[in-house]
Amino acid sequence: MTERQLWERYKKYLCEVESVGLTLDVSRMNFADEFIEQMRGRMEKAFDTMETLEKGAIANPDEKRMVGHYWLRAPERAPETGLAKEIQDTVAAIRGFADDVHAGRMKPPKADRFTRVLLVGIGGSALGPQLVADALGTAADRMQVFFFDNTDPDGMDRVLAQLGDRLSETLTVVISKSGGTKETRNGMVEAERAYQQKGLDFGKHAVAVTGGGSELDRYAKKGGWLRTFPMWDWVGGRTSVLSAVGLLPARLQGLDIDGMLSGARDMDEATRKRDLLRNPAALMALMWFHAGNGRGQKDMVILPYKDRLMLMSRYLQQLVMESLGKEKDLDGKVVNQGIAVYGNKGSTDQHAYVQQLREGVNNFFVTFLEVLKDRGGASMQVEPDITSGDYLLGFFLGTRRALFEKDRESMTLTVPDVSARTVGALIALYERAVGFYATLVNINAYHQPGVEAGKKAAGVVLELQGKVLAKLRGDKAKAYTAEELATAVGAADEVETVFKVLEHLSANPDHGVRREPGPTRFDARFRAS
Ligand SMILES: O=P(O)(O)OC[C@H]1O[C@](O)(CO)[C@@H](O)[C@@H]1O
Repeated sequence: MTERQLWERYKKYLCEVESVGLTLDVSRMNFADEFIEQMRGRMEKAFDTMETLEKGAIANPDEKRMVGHYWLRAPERAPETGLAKEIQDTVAAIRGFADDVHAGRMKPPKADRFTRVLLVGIGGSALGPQLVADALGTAADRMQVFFFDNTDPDGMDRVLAQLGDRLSETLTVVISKSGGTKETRNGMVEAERAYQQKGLDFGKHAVAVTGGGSELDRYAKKGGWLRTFPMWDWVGGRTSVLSAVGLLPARLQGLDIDGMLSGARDMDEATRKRDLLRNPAALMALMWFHAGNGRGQKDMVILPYKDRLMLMSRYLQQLVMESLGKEKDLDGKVVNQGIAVYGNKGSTDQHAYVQQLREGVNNFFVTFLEVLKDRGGASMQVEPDITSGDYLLGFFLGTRRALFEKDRESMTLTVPDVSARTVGALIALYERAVGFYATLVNINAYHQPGVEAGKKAAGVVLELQGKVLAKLRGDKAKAYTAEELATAVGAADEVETVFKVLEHLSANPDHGVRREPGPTRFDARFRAS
């Protein structure tokens, strides 16, 4: 295709959402003109499914739950007036709470104000807040936000070191929908101890966002925490950023949560339209289908040409892969669906993996995210009449062309700026595209049965560790090899796990396990001291 023909195709397929100033350009995806028409029937079904979902159907059949993230930004659409009121009351409570914190009416016992937020959460209870904080944060924010998003001890130490003596001014927000996620529980317990070590009362610094009656909810009540905000079972973790999960930290940071909600709301309105060429969520879902033959055969590379959107790929990794990566379809047939998502940011990636994109295995399609506004205010000239932002555009267009020349497909989302409204709109756009695509390939986008297996297996490892420690401590005179110990605890077949547990135990001072080297790594002996 010549550049001139591409220009015509660009004009023909450019999809615009005027209310948020967003465009989606799919002209560099190699679909045939008939493709859209051929998919119309399937898309009609996707619209119907979405419509019943928005009306409150049990859209997550095996968990028997409604799926209501769209009501968060349009409470009047909730199927029950009680729900609409809960949504509105929660947003009002978030505003009121944040105002009290900012004004010092809600203050820590040993400092004048809360100036920092420590958010403890994982998966959907951290990725959305991280995206928003990074995309919209400035040096003038009311509060600075830090994260514990793992059970990595060193990771937590690094964050605590950054907080230092400011822990006395830190409000900890523990977020868990289920209220029982171990990584988050561990983060909370470690945070609590850090406060105690500084002579601070954790409960007077702590807020929870969780489901009513959850383990976390009960813990917060028992500890006399400042406040608990609700997390409803009809909001999935990966679509929770516009519930208290994302709105509370954003508002504490001083961000424009109304803008985020209104951007999402406007995008929802635009993506309810059944005109396939005017609906960016429908068009995007169709492009995903086209690129990977409805089988996820091509990976989704997310390339934002804006540092502030760098976390989009991590956020979308959960949204897309946890939603679409499914073994079985809705009829119980094994389909092993999914689309792999990765990315970082342009132009930086030009100097990393773009080499493979252009010349290596052609198993991907790129989504470029373009932001028209370079920065707040004017830019200096790095060369005569050329700014750094001009270069950024040049690199984006250059990479796009270089990929196209080599038959690598791409689409481009363009937004005027990175603002609360555009971030809200992008979130809503991808949420709906994922929902549409799920219907196109006949899967349940709203459950995650696969993650349970890993959680259960982790529990088994810790149980085995308990047995290993009991055995070692019961016979301190004896040093065991991993093989001997596995047999002694009645888990001969689990010898590799026992070996890994022993290597970890002996590498750390916590459990008093010592390692005595042997002729090979596998002959090493372990004893309790
Ligand atoms: O908010 P929770 O219940 O702690 O869950 C955190 C994350 O864990 C998952 O359930 C997966 O393990 C995600 O779906 C979720 O976002």
